[in-house]
Amino acid sequence: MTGTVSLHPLIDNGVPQGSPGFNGGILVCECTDRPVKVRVDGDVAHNHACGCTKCWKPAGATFSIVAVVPHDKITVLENGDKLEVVDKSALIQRHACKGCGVHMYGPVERDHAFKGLDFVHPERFDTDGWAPPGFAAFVSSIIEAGTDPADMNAIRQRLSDLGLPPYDCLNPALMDVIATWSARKSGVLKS
Ligand SMILES: N[C@@H](CCC(=O)N[C@@H](CS)C(=O)NCC(=O)O)C(=O)O
Ligand SMILES: [Zn+2]
Ligand SMILES: [Zn+2]
Repeated sequence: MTGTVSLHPLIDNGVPQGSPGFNGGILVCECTDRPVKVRVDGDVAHNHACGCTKCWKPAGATFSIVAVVPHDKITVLENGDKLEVVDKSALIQRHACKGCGVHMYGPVERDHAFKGLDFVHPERFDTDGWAPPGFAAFVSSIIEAGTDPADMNAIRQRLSDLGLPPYDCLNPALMDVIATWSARKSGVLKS
């Protein structure tokens, strides 16, 4: 089964290597006419595969590849008039190209642990070397997009074999970031 299902074209044959010198690049959408271009200064962090229904995926992929960068590292270079926010009520304000549908950047502006970060899809960089994905998040959510629940064991095994430990929400490091933020906000944590 998982031999025929694409997790994502970039990881189906092994997770790409990053290069330590990668210092940012330009994200380009899929349009041949007037592509949207967004510059990212510096590398991405917390890169991962996401199985949720909201993250942009290339055709045929089951997972998205998504990572974060500080908002002040994002600059729209060209054709920003083609961008629109997919769901204004969502935590992540995903700015998608109206022409091709690719999500170019998604800032978190609400009072939240991730405020000040933007979600981006590093596969849209026009150069290689960005920090590779290190885990898989929202894995159970792929069922919501049509994956047969009977395939889940094999998919989780395949992710593990690729070196992407599967989680049904975020990984422990990011869950701890969120919980720490909440504990500070409520006053439970003083430091
Ligand atoms: N099961 C839901 C999960 C959606 C979800 O919570 N996605 C995560 C990972 S991207 C999130 O943080 N969403 C915030 C947002 O979409 O703004 C789905 O697949 O639609
Ligand atoms: Zn486009
Ligand atoms: Zn997602």
